Amino acid sequence: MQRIVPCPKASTPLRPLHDRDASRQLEQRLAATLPPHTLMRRAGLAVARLAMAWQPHAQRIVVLAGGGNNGGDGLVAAARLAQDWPERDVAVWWLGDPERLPDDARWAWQHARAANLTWLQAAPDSPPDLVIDALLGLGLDRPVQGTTLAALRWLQACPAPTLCVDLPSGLDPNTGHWWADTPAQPVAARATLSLLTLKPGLFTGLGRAVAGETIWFDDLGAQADPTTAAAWLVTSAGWPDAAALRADHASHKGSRGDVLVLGGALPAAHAGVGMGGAALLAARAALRAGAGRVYVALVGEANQIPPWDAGQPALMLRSAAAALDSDLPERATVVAGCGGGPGMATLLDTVLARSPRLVLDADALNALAGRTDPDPLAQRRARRWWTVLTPHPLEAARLLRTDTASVQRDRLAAARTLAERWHAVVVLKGSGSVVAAPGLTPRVVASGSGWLATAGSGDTLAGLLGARLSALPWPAPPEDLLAAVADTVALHGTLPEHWPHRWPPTASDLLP
Ligand SMILES: NC(=O)C1=CN([C@@H]2O[C@H](COP(=O)(O)OP(=O)(O)OC[C@H]3O[C@@H](n4cnc5c(N)ncnc54)[C@H](O)[C@@H]3O)[C@@H](O)[C@H]2O)[C@@H](O)CC1
Repeated sequence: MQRIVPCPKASTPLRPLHDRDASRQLEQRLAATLPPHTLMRRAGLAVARLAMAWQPHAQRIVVLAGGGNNGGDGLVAAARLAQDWPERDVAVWWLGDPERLPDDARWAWQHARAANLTWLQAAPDSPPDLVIDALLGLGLDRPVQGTTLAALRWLQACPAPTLCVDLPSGLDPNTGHWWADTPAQPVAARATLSLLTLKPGLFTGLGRAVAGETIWFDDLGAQADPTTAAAWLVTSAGWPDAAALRADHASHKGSRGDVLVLGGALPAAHAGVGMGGAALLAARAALRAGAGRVYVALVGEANQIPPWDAGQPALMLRSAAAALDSDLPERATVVAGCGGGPGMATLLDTVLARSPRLVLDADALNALAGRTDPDPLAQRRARRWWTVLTPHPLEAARLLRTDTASVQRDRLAAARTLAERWHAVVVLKGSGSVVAAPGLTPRVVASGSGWLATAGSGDTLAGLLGARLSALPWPAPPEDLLAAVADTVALHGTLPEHWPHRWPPTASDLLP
């Protein structure tokens, strides 16, 4: 059994994420090679052991079990707990119908009936010390209904720590969509033990919010085929390597890569609304991440441009017009959009046509979404130029001409579609950011927290991406570009880990 740590100290390899169909195929293949019920026996044992390791002092344990094989895992765990920890009071609230049980679940039910368990007909009168959630697992693909919904309502509101078997009940394994008409966020501490495979829905959409702080994984002895993975999970960021930068004695500022941040509409340029801070945040992040020279091109008249950034005087400020009148668009990695306002629409053509390394964020994405020509990025693809799009769900919805709910409903599919549609590497931001590139298996980033949901956080990410792209050897295979972008998103997700206070950080607090 392994613990999946979103931000480990040491570098960890990518992990494959398998969806419902791939997990079921693996289960069937493996079950055919083993004596009957072996997998369920292993699953129940793993659940019982983890329950006692996680909540060793729990005396009263309630196992909430559904009528499918997920419930079967719970029944085996209940019997095992009663057998191996006889001093505990183990009760089962089972919602199955003996007439309609799958084979494994029938065996588990008969096995559990022979054990020393209390059988509940309804929710317990008072909260136990521990709940084991085995109501719904891989089989859920439609809205939860009937008595199962009533039980799920109790589960979500129960103040007892809860160990979820395979998946939290109510969560879609493929997408992290929440299938129930009840709040997704549980009130109590949670852990989830994913069985056989790790599922994408645990790490994106509502997965992180519902599954709890700790996700455990037991492969039950299976070797999942990585070529059938729906996505790869990124749990560590190996960049930037400050020690390597320091040790490179022969380097100079020109060899570290240049970044041009284009955005930050000044109040006079944008009907009294100033967004200069967004560009400065992006630029400061790029500098801190190791870019040799960082230029900030603000959208406004030359005489309105502040002479310097007092917080980071190493930044070089100028007007957008002056920057575009130089060779910077060709020479530097361009990060366009951060606070650029509607003025980005007139600047977009220039960077699309001139900048081989380009990150489009915020208002640049809105400008792109507003284009009526069929394929504004076709030329870039033909030249194998790099384009990275960093939409949050609303910007993604504009680019896809749909609504935010549809994007969030299946974030992996939305990111994949965007990547194909725009011939770009796409970072669909949000809980469990998805990084997709045309023709490649997408990556889901495990790091991040609610502290990143603050103004300016996306600008910081855009700046980090600018620095990362400027440091990447050119040309690079598409796989390397995807990996570099995912690595940077993972790094951004780890920034809140270093914040020492109990009040939440601002985006500038989180600058690397
Ligand atoms: N068969 C085996 O040997 C193994 C099974 N495993 C477990 O089996 C699970 C999958 O089992 P199943 O395919 O039976 O699926 P589930 O047990 O997840 O769900 C099926 C049950 O839920 C009910 N249900 C489904 N959708 C519902 C809805 N919207 N509202 C109300 N009730 C609903 C169905 O009527 C059925 O009783 C995995 O998640 C895992 O926990 C794994 O442990 C691996 C081994």
